Amino acid sequence: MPTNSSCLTQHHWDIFCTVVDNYGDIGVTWRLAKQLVAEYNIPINLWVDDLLSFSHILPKLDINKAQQSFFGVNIFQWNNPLDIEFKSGEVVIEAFACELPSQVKGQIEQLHHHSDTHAPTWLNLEYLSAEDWVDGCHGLPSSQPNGVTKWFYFPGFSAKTGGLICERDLFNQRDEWQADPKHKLALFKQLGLQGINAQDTVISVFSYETEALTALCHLWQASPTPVHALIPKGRSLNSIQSLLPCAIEDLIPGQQFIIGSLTLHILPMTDQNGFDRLLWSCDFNIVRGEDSFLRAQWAAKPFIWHIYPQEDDYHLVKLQAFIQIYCDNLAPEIATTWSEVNLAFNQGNTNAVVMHWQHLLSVNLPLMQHAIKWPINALNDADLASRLVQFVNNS
Ligand SMILES: Cc1cn([C@H]2C[C@H](O)[C@@H](COP(=O)(O)OP(=O)(O)O[C@H]3O[C@@H](C)[C@H](O)[C@@H](O)[C@H]3O)O2)c(=O)[nH]c1=O
Repeated sequence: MPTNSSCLTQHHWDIFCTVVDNYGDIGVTWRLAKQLVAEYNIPINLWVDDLLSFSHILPKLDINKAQQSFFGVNIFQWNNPLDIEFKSGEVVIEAFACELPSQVKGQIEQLHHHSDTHAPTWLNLEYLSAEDWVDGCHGLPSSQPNGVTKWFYFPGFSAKTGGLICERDLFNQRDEWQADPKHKLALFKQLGLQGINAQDTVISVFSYETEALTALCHLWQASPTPVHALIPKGRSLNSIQSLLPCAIEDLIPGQQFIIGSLTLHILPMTDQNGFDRLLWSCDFNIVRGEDSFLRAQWAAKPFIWHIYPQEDDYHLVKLQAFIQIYCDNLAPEIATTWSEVNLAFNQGNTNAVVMHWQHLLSVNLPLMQHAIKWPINALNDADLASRLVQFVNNS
């Protein structure tokens, strides 16, 4: 059995991630792992069950390697049962209620019963939600059948929650980038995108399937000024197949299709830093899930959030909760327009999305100003990693 080289440290943290679907589970855990290493100097072992999905957002990852390291994070292929020796450190995080391997649970139990001082803190990192109940559930202990306490760590927007993932220097880097339009034009060139002028409207699209996107593309086709939609290979393309001259599988990043005023650009997927730069460079971002949703907020640009669909339309409750806090101090006309666009997009309501998008254009300036102010309000003084480190120190 290969050994986990970082097992020699006692203060490392282990993060376990099961990729359910898409890139959100690995996107969040990978981002947190990088930040804990870079800003807190904590040795991190990230255990991931699906390296192929991971490689889409970390193209340098070797999917055949059992162990490798990037940005100082030790990445392990998580097979069940574990085929790499596990030695716990200071913290074990199970992301999004994934089931820890029995060896790991066994070791946590043994350490708790035999040497309380060296027993790791066991946390479940939950999904992000702006709903009120999160305040009351964040940080609750839960006694497990093995007698060990597991803590529930809820990210969130209020001071009572676990906070939002945001790197310490991110806003400075963003501001430097956005201060000079040469940066965005250089990025577009580097991505192989052609024909984008500095004053054209550029929209990034990273959504799930929805007829609302098809309707918006038809609207952009007839725009009086050029519109560029930048779409990575993935699920959004299923909604615009009718606009493409070939099958989605045959599309190649860098290809572009001109349809009236609209140019559709097919993008490669990049690493997370590249994705941030893309969001910083566009006039408007359509994002989804959990992590790109936050990154669009940190980009300080207007956005539509295509929320991950849940049973019984529960995602619409979560969407409303976010709309309420995002629009809290927006003028009513702007708040209504922005929320209606988001609702229509999520409900696949083609007429409504087109109508409200047109209103959105008329409130673009105040919406832009709000997007610039919002990140500081949303962070509520402390980001997730700093609250998490504090939480562990206090637990
Ligand atoms: C397009 C693109 C994305 N990314 C990253 C950004 C994010 O970290 C990640 C995308 O994650 P999300 O935005 O959260 O969307 P997602 O739809 O991929 O993930 C979803 O997965 C489900 C299982 C969860 O239940 C959802 O809540 C959600 O997290 O991909 C890149 O790094 N490069 C790229 O080029």
